[in-house]
Amino acid sequence: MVSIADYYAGKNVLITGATGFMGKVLVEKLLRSCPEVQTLYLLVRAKAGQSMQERVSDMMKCKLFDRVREDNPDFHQKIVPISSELTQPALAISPEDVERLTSCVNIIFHCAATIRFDEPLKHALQLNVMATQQLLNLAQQMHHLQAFIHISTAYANCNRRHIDEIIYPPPVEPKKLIDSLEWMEDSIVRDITPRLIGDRPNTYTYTKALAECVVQKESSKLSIGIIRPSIVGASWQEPFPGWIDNFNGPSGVFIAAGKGILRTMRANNDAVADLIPVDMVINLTLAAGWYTAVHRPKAALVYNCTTGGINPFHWGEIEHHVMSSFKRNPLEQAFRRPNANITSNYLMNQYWILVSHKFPALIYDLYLRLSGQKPQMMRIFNRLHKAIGLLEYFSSQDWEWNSENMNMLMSHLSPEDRKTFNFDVRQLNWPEYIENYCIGTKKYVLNEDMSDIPAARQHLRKLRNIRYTFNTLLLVFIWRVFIARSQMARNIWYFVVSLCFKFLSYFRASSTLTN
Ligand SMILES: CCCCCCCC/C=C\CCCCCCCC(=O)SCCNC(=O)CCNC(=O)[C@H](O)C(C)(C)COP(=O)(O)OP(=O)(O)OC[C@H]1O[C@@H](n2cnc3c(N)ncnc32)[C@H](O)[C@@H]1OP(=O)(O)O
Ligand SMILES: NC(=O)C1=CN([C@@H]2O[C@H](COP(=O)(O)OP(=O)(O)OC[C@H]3O[C@@H](n4cnc5c(N)ncnc54)[C@H](OP(=O)(O)O)[C@@H]3O)[C@@H](O)[C@H]2O)C=CC1
Repeated sequence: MVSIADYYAGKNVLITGATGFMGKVLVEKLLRSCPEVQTLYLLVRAKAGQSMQERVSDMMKCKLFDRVREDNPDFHQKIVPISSELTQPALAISPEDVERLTSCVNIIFHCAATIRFDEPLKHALQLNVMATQQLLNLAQQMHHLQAFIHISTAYANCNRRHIDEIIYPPPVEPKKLIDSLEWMEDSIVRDITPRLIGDRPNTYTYTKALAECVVQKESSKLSIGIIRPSIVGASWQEPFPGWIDNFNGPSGVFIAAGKGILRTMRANNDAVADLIPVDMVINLTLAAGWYTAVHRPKAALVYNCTTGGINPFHWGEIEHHVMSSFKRNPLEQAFRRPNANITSNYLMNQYWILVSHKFPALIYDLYLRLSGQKPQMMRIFNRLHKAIGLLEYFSSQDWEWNSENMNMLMSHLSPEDRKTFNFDVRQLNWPEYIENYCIGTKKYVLNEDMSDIPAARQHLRKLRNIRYTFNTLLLVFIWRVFIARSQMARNIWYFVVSLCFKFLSYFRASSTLTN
């Protein structure tokens, strides 16, 4: 049977969300491991004052593409950006571009989405559901399309404990919801959102579930694969270990803990932390594209792309390894020494928020005010609390995913493809992965230099000394106040001092005798 790289040779591939975290890794891997691929058409929008061409050429300059650049300095010739705003009618693709795409595209990878948990429902619906429908409409006009691969999330059905590789009935008929929200004012939609999303935690998981149904509806007309990754983390091996470029999901939490800002978070020590490296997700995605096109399964195949059932690792273990990794490789200019603890106890967490977040923030802001600077720590903590408040739902419980299709797919790969497009999560060594992940956040998210580690360690020692001095002064102060006010405290103090004195005299006397 044709190998994965041979299948992609000469193919025209359409990718949405190519400027995002996963999209970039997909583009890189396709160019590197399938060098004979014909053209990658990327649907991109202009953003933040940059044209889509500028954005794509900036993306190609990124370190992620170093290995591709080495192999083929002209790789950019294979990339064709197509201007598209997915929330606009017909995806705002020009008629000429539609013509071009419909005549040549062989496979589509739909990665674009809003992954914000607090996205207003209307916007999440527009991008995650309506844009998906429009892309499916475009796909049906394509004359040579062989596969449509939709990236969903393992949490689309997080209102269930056990999740099979099937598409569950939608909470509401997507078309009906779209029609009824169309005429409503934003404020009304905001008010009814909690009722609509029901037992799902946010608009993201809700709209991703609806998107799956929209995709499934077209499965009689198109060959479809749906990938459901769990929490996508830094790369495991490719193109190099630890690559990550954003604060989403656990990355922001790791960084906040490494900077010594985050000291407490609600999470269940014993719950499975279903992280999966981005390179494994992309390898599976490309393999699923190949399988869908070559085997043309009758129904849409869903791939739960998770680690928990096969190679489980828990939040308690993550905490331990993240903390020890940041102690070995500290981040620059930490606010305090890294020491974050997770707890599932609400009251305990609130207590530590008060003592370890709000109190130090207050003192630091006071110091900033007194030295004529703008206070900022409380603001940072408020934002952090908002972010982790949205993540706690996922770190406080665990789910069981069936991953038969992932195993089936692996069994269809040749030994060579199994190496090149490796998604065998049994091979993950978690402590090593977490170490590289933390180093990755330092190098690629914060752009810190590894040569600064000795200075960062020195800074942590300074923070430790400040803490010791502060604690000692605090203790002495409290004690002084106590002694001044209470006769009992004075009596205890004199008793302890005289006891120490007696012990000292005894040891001195006994040491003179032995000499
Ligand atoms: C010691 C370790 C202990 C272990 C415990 C680990 C716990 C980890 C727990 C559980 C992870 C589970 C996750 C489940 C995943 C499901 C899977 C998926 O399918 S999709 C992917 C998930 N999607 C998201 O992660 C979007 C989350 N982000 C948002 O919804 C928004 O960004 C939000 C509400 C957090 C903030 O929104 P705004 O409008 O206030 O601000 P804005 O512009 O987005 O960001 C403001 C600043 O905060 C940083 N930031 C963003 N997210 C952060 C975060 N999670 N932590 C820290 N900083 C973050 C940003 O980079 C930005 O920084 P600047 O101002 O540019 O310097
Ligand atoms: N990250 C994770 O942990 C997980 C992600 N997923 C899924 O994987 C997919 C990719 O996620 P990830 O790469 O992390 O997300 P990112 O937020 O990094 O990327 C989102 C992409 O979608 C594009 N996009 C957003 N809005 C529009 C728009 N209106 N028009 C055109 N393009 C748009 C963005 O383009 P622009 O640069 O212009 O904003 C960007 O390229 C998503 O479908 C997500 O649901 C699933 C499980 C976990």
